[in-house]
Amino acid sequence: MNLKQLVGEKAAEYVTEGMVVGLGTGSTAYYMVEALGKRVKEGLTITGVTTSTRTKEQAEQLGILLKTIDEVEKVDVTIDGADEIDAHYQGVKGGGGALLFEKIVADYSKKVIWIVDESKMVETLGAFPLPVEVLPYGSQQLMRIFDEKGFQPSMRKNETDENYLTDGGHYIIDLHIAKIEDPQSLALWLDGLTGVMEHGLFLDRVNTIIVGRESGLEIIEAR
Ligand SMILES: O=C[C@H](O)[C@H](O)[C@H](O)COP(=O)(O)O
Repeated sequence: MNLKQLVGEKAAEYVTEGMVVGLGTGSTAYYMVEALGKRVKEGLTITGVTTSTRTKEQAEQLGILLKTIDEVEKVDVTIDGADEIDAHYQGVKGGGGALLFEKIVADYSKKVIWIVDESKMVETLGAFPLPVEVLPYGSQQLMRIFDEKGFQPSMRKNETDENYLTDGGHYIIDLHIAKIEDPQSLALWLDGLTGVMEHGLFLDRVNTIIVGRESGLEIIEAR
């Protein structure tokens, strides 16, 4: 079995009857949504809150009852993938472009679970380009600011080489920083830039990490 499927199916076991479940985005979260869909067909009743159009379409096809984040009071548990997780369990997300909605849903969740294969576990963040979601208006000015900082920014493109558009109607600038020594300071700096809608640094946000290793599953209680 592939490791993404292994962790996706394991994470679905954390969901119990009646829960409101945040449904993440990406190739790992895909398997978790499939596993939940199977349990729903077998009689489990849950309410899903999706983090992207992609996941919404998948969940709808599986017959999972959905509500928006504004229609629920709280989310019991959110299960999502990650692009990198460091030794302090800080993460980078947004490789699939869903970071803004993912962070909003995570913020209103009682518990957050990340599901990853072992390749995502790193000592220091940065090898994976850091996604920054920006308003199109003024985005070239932000490109300049990032460039001056030495962050080697690249505007994310879609298959037809136009600027990639997020579900929120924004662009994504990927920063190539190589080693993010101080994620907290970087996050604060990005938070302070006008036109930055959100960034992919997810700090102090995960409770449980399920890592799929060739040697088996590792479950980390991060906080
Ligand atoms: O925007 C996408 C999300 O943050 C994903 O959770 C992240 O990119 C990991 O995706 P995958 O499981 O496909 O590696």
